[in-house]
Amino acid sequence: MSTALTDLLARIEDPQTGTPLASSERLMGQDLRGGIATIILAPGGPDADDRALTRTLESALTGQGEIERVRVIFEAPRQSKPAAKPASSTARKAAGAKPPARLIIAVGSGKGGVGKSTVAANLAAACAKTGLKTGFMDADIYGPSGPRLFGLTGAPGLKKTDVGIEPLEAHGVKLVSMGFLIGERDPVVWRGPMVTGAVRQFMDDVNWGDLDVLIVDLPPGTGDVQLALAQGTPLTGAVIVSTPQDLALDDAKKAMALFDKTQIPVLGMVENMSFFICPHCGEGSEIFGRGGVRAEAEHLGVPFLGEIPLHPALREASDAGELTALGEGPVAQAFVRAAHRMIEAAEDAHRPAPKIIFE
Ligand SMILES: Nc1ncnc2c1ncn2[C@@H]1O[C@H](COP(=O)(O)OP(=O)(O)OP(=O)(O)O)[C@@H](O)[C@H]1O
Repeated sequence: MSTALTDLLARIEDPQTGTPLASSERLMGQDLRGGIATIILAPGGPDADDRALTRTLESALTGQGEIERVRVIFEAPRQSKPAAKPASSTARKAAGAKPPARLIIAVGSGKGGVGKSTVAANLAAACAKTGLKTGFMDADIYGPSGPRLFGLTGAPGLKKTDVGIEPLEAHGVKLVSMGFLIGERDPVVWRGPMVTGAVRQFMDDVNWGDLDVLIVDLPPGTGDVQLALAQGTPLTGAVIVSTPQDLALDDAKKAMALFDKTQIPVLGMVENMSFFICPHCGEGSEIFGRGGVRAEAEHLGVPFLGEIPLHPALREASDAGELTALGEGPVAQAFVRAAHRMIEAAEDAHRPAPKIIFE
């Protein structure tokens, strides 16, 4: 979560309650990256002028610090009768719907900018490298980076055929992305149900073929959007990406609590930007305090999947649409090892618990 954005939202009043928006219950999510501030709000009720609030936010935030554009998303109004429960994996199976992959793994993070999408895409590439039929679903509405990471920026949008929406394919991975629908820097305002609807369509209507594993890149954070996505998807489990600093870890713990609440097994934690590898001498230095995520995973009793070093070549490759995991070297090996442990944990979670028979 961006502290700068939080500070700005603390200065804007929620017109309905008079409380600062930063601490208002209506604030469901916020994010600031690439000059775009995204604010997700619960709707203000029948008398609320949500358009006026959008305008207030746009004029108060645009031009502040690094903010170039403001996207305000209003969640769907709460329904008075209980909403139909999203289909769980079991319910879908009972209804005859085939999940798109044997293992469906969400990659989440407590806060943005920790390298979640980079890690998710490279875990997918590492799975493909080991021969698994792999898909990647970019469900990050705040900043869909799938097209860039897979070198598909500017690729034509998704096409629908008789057998469903056709995913694009790059580096041996089948891919769909919110970016193909909303564009990487597009300030389109999406309402909650449209977002969850698009994700369900990605799950149900894409001609994925027979995948072994589908990696789902979730939006960062722990708002209602994440909850809806997590609940509406037949997930095998979730992987949490964090950097080692305490602040990032605190948010990672919130993400874990969210998955716990929705009974989605946490398959493990990945420490990204664990230590710096000097591109000149190859020497490592532990600038962020390496090991924080490993210690936290041990403390919480979840598998530690591995540490990914901070390496300028990884950022350059990601910007150029190349996936480091497919190459050689220590960073590629770190991704392959983490993917291997992730798949092991997912297979364990997927296996039905043994029945205890009393004679
Ligand atoms: N281990 C790493 N070494 C060097 N650069 C990295 C590393 N991990 C991520 N980055 C860079 O950090 C930036 C943020 O990464 P990324 O977009 O994956 O973060 P994120 O948490 O997924 O944010 P978003 O939710 O916007 O996708 C990118 O420029 C990426 O190339």
